[in-house]
Amino acid sequence: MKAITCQGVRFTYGRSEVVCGVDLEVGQGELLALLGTNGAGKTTTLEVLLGQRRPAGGRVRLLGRDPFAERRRLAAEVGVVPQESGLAPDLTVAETVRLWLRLHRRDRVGPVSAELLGELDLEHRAAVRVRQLSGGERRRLDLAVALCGVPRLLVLDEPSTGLDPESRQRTWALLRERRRQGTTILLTTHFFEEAEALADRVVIMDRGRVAFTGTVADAGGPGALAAAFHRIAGGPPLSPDATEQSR
Ligand SMILES: Nc1ncnc2c1ncn2[C@@H]1O[C@H](COP(=O)(O)OP(=O)(O)OP(=O)(O)O)[C@@H](O)[C@H]1O
Repeated sequence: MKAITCQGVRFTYGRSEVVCGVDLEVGQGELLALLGTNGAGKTTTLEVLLGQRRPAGGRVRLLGRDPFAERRRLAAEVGVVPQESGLAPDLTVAETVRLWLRLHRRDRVGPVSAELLGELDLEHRAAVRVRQLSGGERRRLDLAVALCGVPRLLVLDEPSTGLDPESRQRTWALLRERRRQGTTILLTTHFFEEAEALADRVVIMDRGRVAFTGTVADAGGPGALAAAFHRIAGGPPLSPDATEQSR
């Protein structure tokens, strides 16, 4: 069973179709990076596959389940970093993590909270309120919250946006470690080097469609992803044959 399957998924805001027949598969334990220009449909695709939006067409399976019908059941197994952080501004960092651990019915809340804050380099900010955090610190707290439920699958919408280079490296190390332990990860990013550093496979979306699926090597190797992206997202979509061959 694949961790994620999307077949012919479509989504429409009003009359405008922004996800136009997307096919996407993420294998168990795989890390897939989803790239695309602003407005390509990445966030909407993630929202559909998380069951937050009902698709206008197509089929979605998350860990073998229909995410729209079984969203609550999947919540414990899927850790999510949304594009916009929605954490309570008046809770402290430590209170936020402990609250989410309790919501997931975790035991050893104190020690696990300390571990997570350590992993995300937030222990020195434990007593600070969310609204007083910097953008990068808030992003790291979003990731800590996504990890509160022992997820089999992580769905991360631009998880490293706002992080300084050192925090980005630490976050990459954390994601690599989680992947090594068997967690499946789907993330969106605008950073080519992030996709090159982390991803088993890359999907490039262009105007609501999948324009490329393949490994970094298929896209020309490390350092060549940016050029491939601009060729694909800047010009006409690749032919279906080219996409198929790169799978
Ligand atoms: N709530 C909404 N109502 C109407 N249109 C929307 C809404 N949310 C997104 N859109 C439109 O849907 C299209 C796809 O947006 P989406 O946020 O999925 O793209 P994206 O690839 O994630 O972009 P970005 O890289 O900027 O985050 C865009 O044209 C956007 O303007």
